[in-house]
Amino acid sequence: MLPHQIDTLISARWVVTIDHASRVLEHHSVAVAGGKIVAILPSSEAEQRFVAKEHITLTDHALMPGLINLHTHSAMSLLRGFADDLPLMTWLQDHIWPAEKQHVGEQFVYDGTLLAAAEAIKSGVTCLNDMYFFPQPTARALLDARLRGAVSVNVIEFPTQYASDAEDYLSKGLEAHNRYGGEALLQFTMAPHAPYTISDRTFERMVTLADQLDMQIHCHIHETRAEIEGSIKEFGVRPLERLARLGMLSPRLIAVHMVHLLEDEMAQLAEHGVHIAHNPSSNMKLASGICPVSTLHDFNINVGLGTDGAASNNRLDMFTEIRAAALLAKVATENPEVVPAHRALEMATICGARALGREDDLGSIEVGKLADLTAVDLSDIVCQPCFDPTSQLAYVAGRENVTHVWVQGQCLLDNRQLTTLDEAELKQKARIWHDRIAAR
Ligand SMILES: CSC[C@H]1O[C@@H](n2cnc3c(O)ncnc32)[C@H](O)[C@@H]1O
Ligand SMILES: [Zn+2]
Repeated sequence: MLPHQIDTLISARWVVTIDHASRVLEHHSVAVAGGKIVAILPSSEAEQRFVAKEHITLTDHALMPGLINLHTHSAMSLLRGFADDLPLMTWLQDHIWPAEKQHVGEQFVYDGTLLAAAEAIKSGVTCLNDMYFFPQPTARALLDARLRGAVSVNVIEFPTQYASDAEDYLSKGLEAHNRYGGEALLQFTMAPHAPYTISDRTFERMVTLADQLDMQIHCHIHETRAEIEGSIKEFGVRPLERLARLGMLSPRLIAVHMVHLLEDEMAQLAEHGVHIAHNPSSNMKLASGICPVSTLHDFNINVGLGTDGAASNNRLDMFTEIRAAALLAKVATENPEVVPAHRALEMATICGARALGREDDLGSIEVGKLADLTAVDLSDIVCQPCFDPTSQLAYVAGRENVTHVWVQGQCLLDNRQLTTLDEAELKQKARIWHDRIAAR
């Protein structure tokens, strides 16, 4: 048989597939053509079967599906460390919202998203679910980086530099969707900010639009006790009950945070197929509480992982979130068996893909899926000895061990070097923004 022509052959010491059988393959190769995975086979057979334009040999690496950051505010990378060690509402109302009012515009969002994209790629992320103002520069930055992302048609019901009222937010978001909705690397979500900033009418409008345009809905929900108390005071019910009455609960919904939950509410989330984006570091830093991940898993609720923005985390590092999610669930339940290593990796990959409605083409290394891949070098002294690469990825390796990243077959990180972005230029822009923000 004549060898097949392909674009890229990646031969790795381990391939951690995150497939249905949780297979970890040793000395296997992944063949990539047209941006997709076309074969996974023993490396000893791969060179006979394929002629590749490029053959990458990763002798001491684990090749895994690209990490999916299920909740972030990319452009807030420019506000990293701007206001630390505060509870959510003080942080937002007294620091972040005033700073956003002063500084956030098209250029801020483009530069901040590009900075976040560089950090994401260097951290092994191949797809991020963004929620922020100015979706057009967000889309442009992601496309310039060649990074996959979900861009938000966002609404927050107070006037900002971006939009004046709900109608204005929606028409600007839909304009961005019209312009960039056809891009293979992008999808759009409806993103009402939170129950405490969105009216009933706007929630209903956004549910209808999400159905019409076949979009997921991305919303902060039950982040703090104060949010729940405020809702009971204003609406007579907890936020989730209010959202249920407005038709928000469905497999379209990616509910971000979900820290404070009653058993009945978890049953309700399971019944409606709602997905959850768990952000352990942000929840710890803002002292919001602990999302009951282990119980959510008992209810078979899909839980993905996110970093939240760099202003509340302050790292866009999914390896930190993987480890934090596993450790936090164990300490919260006093049970070391919950969220084991492989489950934590699933949360950062296939569970994120499922939440974004992309389980069929993202989130695992399987033939037919898109070639969104991350290689992690496990040869460093701090990773020795390696009994199990899954354990190493969840508990030992960090983003500093990420060497290669591919999105749709295109290499965005090559031996730790960004291929689509200029690091020196990004640092210079970050300095300029820092000086501007610090001056006021
Ligand atoms: C409508 S754009 C997003 C809006 O959300 C703010 N934000 C950032 N982090 C959080 C968080 O953890 N909870 C609630 N809101 C958050 C961000 O500053 C933008 O104003
Ligand atoms: Zn957030």
